[in-house]
Amino acid sequence: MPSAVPTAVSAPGKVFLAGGYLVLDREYTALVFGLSARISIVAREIKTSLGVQLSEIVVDSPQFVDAQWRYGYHLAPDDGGIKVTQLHSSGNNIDANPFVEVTLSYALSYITGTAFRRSSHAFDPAQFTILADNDYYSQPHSMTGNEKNPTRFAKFPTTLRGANKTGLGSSAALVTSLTASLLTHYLPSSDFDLTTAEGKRTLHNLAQAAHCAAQGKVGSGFDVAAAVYGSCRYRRFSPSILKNMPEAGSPGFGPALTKLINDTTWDTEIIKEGVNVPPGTALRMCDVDCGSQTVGMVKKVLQWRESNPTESKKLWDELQLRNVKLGTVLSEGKLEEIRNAVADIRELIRSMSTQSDVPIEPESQTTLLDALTNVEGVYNGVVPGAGGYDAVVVLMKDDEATEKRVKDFVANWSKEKGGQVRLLDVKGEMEGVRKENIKEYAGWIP
Ligand SMILES: Nc1ncnc2c1ncn2[C@@H]1O[C@H](COP(=O)(O)OP(=O)(O)OP(=O)(O)O)[C@@H](O)[C@H]1O
Ligand SMILES: C[C@@](O)(CCOP(=O)(O)O)CC(=O)O
Repeated sequence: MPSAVPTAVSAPGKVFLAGGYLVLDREYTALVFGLSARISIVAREIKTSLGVQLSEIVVDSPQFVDAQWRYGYHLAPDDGGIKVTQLHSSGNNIDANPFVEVTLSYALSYITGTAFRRSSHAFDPAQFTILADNDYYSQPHSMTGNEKNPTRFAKFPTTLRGANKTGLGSSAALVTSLTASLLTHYLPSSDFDLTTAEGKRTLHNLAQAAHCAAQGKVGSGFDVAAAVYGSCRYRRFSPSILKNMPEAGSPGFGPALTKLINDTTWDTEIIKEGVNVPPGTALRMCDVDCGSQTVGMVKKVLQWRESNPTESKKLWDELQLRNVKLGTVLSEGKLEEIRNAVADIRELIRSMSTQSDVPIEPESQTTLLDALTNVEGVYNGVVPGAGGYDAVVVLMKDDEATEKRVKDFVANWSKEKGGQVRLLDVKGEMEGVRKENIKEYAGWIP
């Protein structure tokens, strides 16, 4: 029986402090932090009037324009699992949302292949409402004063496609949170419980598989891992695990998915012990809006690595050591060593940039980070993840005076350099996916 009472879950965004590119190879690990910015999902039954048969799942994202997706679903022939189809009302041309659609087909197929197999069940109609914390998207420059962020879940005057992402991993947090919500809503807690290690393992495997299918490629999966487990040291799963998965809805997809998710060959490694920032220290992010494009960076770096196996191995191995060292400095609370530990990492990242000719830490970001490091209370910072022009992460003292100095600094910097650098409210946070109290969302659910 689906949950008769509304339920709420949330999953955090991510920031990649150390280990970008390296983590694509299982030989190396990454230091990933979960963020205080979360994507929440509220699940509710759709009550139908007596005699009305409805077979529909509605997913809506009320912060955006034209963001309600209605889906029909049916059992696909030849063990294809559950096929999900977007329903269109006449004259209503809503953009498809592949991340939502693929997540639905994966989660519903998994439920059908496991718990629903034991006793015949159908999916009762339900509505899943997505609420994303404000820092996932930049507020339009045209919005001023009180119009900006007046509330926890700001309304954006655009469609999702028109929204400007800040790079916190919205799709991974969404897929994880929606998967957790679907499993929690449709399954009794004896079959799925988010709070147990087993529940998290099922969720992780299912969300990784759905996220890879929706984005049409197999990345390292660090963003889904952070959404499920929060801050951690991450070693990726072998990409071969996802090889040979039939497309959702095609013959054999159902049993293949059940086997994949419950398979014990997942070799992801998540270590949470010792991954933290020292007390009184905050991991903060700045959104850098300079309009530069960074397409195909991963491909180009990997091509360089392949063509230069000896130099790249030396660099990768040394960078891994320095990344691990930073993790130790942070977990042992050695404040006075943070600046140099980060500087050592940045040195090799710049070397990687120059040698592969990819702007991982481009010159403009070097200037910004160096200047930020001179602000009192700031230890140092890096360009997160794949790098580029869009953001920087800063390790700094977690107090109001430092925050004010950094805010003043980036305001001046923006004026002088003509770009837009903004300190986001978001902070590094330890916890991954979790159940939420439904009362938190009172007033936000349409
Ligand atoms: N609030 C939301 N409501 C509905 N769908 C969302 C929402 N946020 C993200 N999505 C889905 O995720 C997609 C964005 O995923 P994409 O991988 O491009 O960005 P991202 O995960 O935020 O990127 P990055 O890894 O750089 O942070 C959207 O097109 C949409 O399908
Ligand atoms: C370059 C890479 O290691 C990190 C990309 O990080 P981000 O999407 O820029 O946050 C790719 C990956 O891990 O999938």
